[in-house]
Amino acid sequence: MLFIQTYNSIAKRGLAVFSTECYKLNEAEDPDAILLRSYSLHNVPISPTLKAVARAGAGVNNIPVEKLSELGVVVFNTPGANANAVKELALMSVIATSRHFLEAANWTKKLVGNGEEISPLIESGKKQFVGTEIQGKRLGVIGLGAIGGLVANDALALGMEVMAYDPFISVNIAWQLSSEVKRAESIEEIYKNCDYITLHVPLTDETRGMLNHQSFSLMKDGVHILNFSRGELVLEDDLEAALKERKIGKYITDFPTNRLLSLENTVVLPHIGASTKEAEENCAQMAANVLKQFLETGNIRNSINFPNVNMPYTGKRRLTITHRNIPNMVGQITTHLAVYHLNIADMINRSKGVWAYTMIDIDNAISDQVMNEVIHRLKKISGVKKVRFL
Ligand SMILES: NC(=O)c1ccc[n+]([C@@H]2O[C@H](COP(=O)([O-])OP(=O)(O)OC[C@H]3O[C@@H](n4cnc5c(N)ncnc54)[C@H](O)[C@@H]3O)[C@@H](O)[C@H]2O)c1
Ligand SMILES: O=C(O)[C@H](O)COP(=O)(O)O
Repeated sequence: MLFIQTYNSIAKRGLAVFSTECYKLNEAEDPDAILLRSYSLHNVPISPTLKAVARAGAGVNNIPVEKLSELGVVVFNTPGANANAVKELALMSVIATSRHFLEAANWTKKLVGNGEEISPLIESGKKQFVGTEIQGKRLGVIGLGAIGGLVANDALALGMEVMAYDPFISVNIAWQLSSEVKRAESIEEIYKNCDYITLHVPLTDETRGMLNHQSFSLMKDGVHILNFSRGELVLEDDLEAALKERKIGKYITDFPTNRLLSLENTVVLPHIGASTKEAEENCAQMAANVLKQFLETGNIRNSINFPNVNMPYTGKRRLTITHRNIPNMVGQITTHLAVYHLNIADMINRSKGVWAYTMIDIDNAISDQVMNEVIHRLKKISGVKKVRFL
């Protein structure tokens, strides 16, 4: 029996992946795996039984990835599964901002009760909502991943000029990107040349506070900024000053704070970028599937801390080991197996940064006692984190 702990509301289609007698949801204090969305795991005690965490979504700043890696816990996310939902909201926001959509709709609602007078009131009042068209305006996309790539291509289709900055762009996204997207050589080029700037980078130590007084000072007067990535990418003190000076036209964000709610020229949404039926189902299903696959076969797909590994099952038992990426690990592991005359049918060893994963299929049938002894010995190897027999 494997125990899954869920946090947040996970779409039924994802939970259904675990509707077999092998799994129980939310019934144990010591889960084998966690499935969550934005719930913060930073202060949640980690049980020694925990083997994997799957984020049904993109951002993993709510997960203590380093701490989990040290414990040998594999962390997954769902690349691209909610990208279309965020793209639609971001592009909608570009148009809505340019046409004063919210202000105009709210103003019109207030005319209720004016009877026959509504028509003349509208005709005299509508001039306050004269907007601008996005055609021909320049959109700066910072971060060309799953979301940024879609935003860039579709903004072109809407008639915008697009300039993008991503020093770590993946080959896959580069292939999918229109050749009309202008590549910025530096982030400053985006700041200096764009009428709208949209952020699509993860929150990391490097990106935290990337928009600040210095970056605002380089931007065009009246630039509109969209932040559907994470609130902490923008320094709020500096943002407030730039909004008050009208340096920034509008700040549209999915990440409310008390201060932002009270500031003029901000549009603050309740973190609904990924809140579509389609995105919720995609993310939940993808996260549940990679979790199930890992728990049952040891194979890893879409992990952010351990390498992708896919080996067909050949032996009688499978041994999986998360460990540091250091020399002689495989040598030490196989030496211990040899003590018990365990014959290797197949094996794979892959690394990702400072972490690595070894999976070994064994020909022999193995007693529980031998399995326990092998696990005990392997765990004593310096750098080995978690050992499982499947
Ligand atoms: N509002 C929402 O509901 C919502 C939904 C999904 C994702 N997000 C946020 O959006 C972020 C991006 O999502 P994604 O699916 O596109 O992720 P992704 O991993 O596909 O893309 C991120 C891109 O940012 C680039 N990048 C990293 N550091 C950079 C830097 N310093 N400068 C420029 N580019 C940099 C990477 O190379 C990558 O191409 C997530 O990390 C998450 O925080 C928010
Ligand atoms: O990073 C993400 O995928 C988004 O922020 C979505 O978060 P949510 O799953 O809590 O809506």
